[in-house]
Amino acid sequence: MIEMKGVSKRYDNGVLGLNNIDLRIEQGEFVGIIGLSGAGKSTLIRTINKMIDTTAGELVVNEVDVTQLKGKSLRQFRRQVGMIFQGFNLVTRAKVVTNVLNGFVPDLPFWRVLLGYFTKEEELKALAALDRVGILDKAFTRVDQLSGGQQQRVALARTLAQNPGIILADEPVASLDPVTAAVVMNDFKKINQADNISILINIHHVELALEYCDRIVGIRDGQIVYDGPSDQVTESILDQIYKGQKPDMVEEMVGEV
Ligand SMILES: Nc1ncnc2c1ncn2[C@@H]1O[C@H](COP(=O)(O)OP(=O)(O)OP(=O)(O)O)[C@@H](O)[C@H]1O
Repeated sequence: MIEMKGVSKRYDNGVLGLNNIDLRIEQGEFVGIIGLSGAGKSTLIRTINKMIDTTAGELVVNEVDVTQLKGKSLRQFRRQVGMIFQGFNLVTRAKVVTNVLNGFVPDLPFWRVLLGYFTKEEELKALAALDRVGILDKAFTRVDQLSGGQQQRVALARTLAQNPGIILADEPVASLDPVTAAVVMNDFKKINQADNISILINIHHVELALEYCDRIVGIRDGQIVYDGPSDQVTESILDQIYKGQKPDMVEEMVGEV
């Protein structure tokens, strides 16, 4: 469970990225975080694994007080929380399976990193994760020979191989075409349902969020202005979240492709 009580983040330049957030997410929820650019979506997601420090409030994840974590305990905590970024963060000149195996590196002794030595068990875990996301046949292909959607699946496989309880995804489909974006969202959905992994996704494209996520958290100026089921999000709620500006819709993207 993720629980925030009165969480705020004030950046060093004085900007209030998060303003008194109360949020509780149970294990296995699939949550889409939406809002205008600069609303605080990335800040929210990045406080959960302490990539960004909060400046006020309580943040407890699986009974761990995240605000107090540092050093070894922070590294241990982060193993339970997978993070996926828009740019995939892959070594594009390396093979797919090597990228998935790289996910194990933070836990390995230095000599194994140096030799690139992985156990049979780790290799099997990596291959099983690639199988889960449907790209086992690409295991020995170089990442730079894959499409954007396939690369995002490699990133997902790398995270899955770590057996996380939570996946935080920061704009994972922003650089993908609409069809591929839907496929990747569907991957997240399947994994959420099959493994009961909590998934929090920052997403610009409202239609995708409404279609695939079960719960929507709408952020405006660092505050939550909607928190509820995706099928109860109305036009007027969207107006409130987006200050009456039109959010990114998939049709617009289709028009651009
Ligand atoms: N490192 C930083 N230093 C100072 N201000 C920051 C920093 N990072 C973000 N901010 C500010 O905090 C606010 C929230 O930013 P955040 O990146 O969380 O928004 P976002 O909703 O994720 O936006 P986008 O959709 O454009 O990624 C913005 O006003 C932003 O300018």
